Amino acid sequence: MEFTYEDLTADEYHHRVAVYQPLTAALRELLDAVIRTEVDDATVHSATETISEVTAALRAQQIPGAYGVRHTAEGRGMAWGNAVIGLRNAIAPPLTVVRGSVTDPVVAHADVELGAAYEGPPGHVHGGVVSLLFDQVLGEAASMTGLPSYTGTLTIRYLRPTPLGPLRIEAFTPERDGRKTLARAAMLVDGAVTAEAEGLFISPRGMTPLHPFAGESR
Ligand SMILES: CCCCCCCCCCCC(=O)SCCNC(=O)CCNC(=O)[C@H](O)C(C)(C)COP(=O)(O)OP(=O)(O)OC[C@H]1O[C@@H](n2cnc3c(N)ncnc32)[C@H](O)[C@@H]1OP(=O)(O)O
Repeated sequence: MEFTYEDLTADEYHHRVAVYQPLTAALRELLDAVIRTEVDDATVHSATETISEVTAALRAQQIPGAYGVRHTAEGRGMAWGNAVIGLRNAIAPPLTVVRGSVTDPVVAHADVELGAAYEGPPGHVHGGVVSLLFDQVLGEAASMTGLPSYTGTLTIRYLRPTPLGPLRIEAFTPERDGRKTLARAAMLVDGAVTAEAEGLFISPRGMTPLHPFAGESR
């Protein structure tokens, strides 16, 4: 598992954000539209053809595999394929994780609005999606020292169904012991907790610290 350094100027970085963020947002809109549309069959067939043409145009030049986790010389993270925060991943809600300091009571939090694409029980968030979001926020909270930490264990307590719509996740790290970090988080809707998570996050042996985390994830 290797992180990739990409030698980008700040201008080129911002240029890429400006090019790809709207593309991903448009695709996210498309996902929602496909789930909720009630147009006639002919319109669906026509839309299918148009989408295939767009896919073929984008496939004209591709990287061979996944995007990877890249970072620039200035320490800007570019986890743009990430399933939760990826700037180029329409499956990602996307979540923007706001990181404070390891000494703050809440070391990382995220506000997000989940729509039809994240449904499990009727009108409510899929349990796996709840777990997915927790995993990312807890992982980032555990990695805030700059040493990337991966999920060793993750336990979720689903207290009540989480309705689709706006929600907040707050994470903290009560214990750090060498490469191991215990992290906990709560999911809140209108200030009420719908789910809680606890995980042990471990920095693999020999891992070197990346740029210390601060601000928001990308
Ligand atoms: C821009 C950049 C962003 C980087 C920001 C990163 C944010 C990521 C957010 C997403 C989070 C993910 O989804 S991460 C992806 C999901 N997770 C994974 O794929 C992890 C797969 N597992 C592994 O890679 C490995 O098993 C590790 C890294 C977890 C541990 O391997 P290791 O480093 O060789 O561990 P090892 O030396 O044997 O053990 C060290 C200590 O941890 C304990 N330990 C080891 N594994 C476990 C375990 N699963 N559960 C409990 N405890 C464990 C051992 O007992 C030992 O305790 P003691 O004897 O010292 O007491």
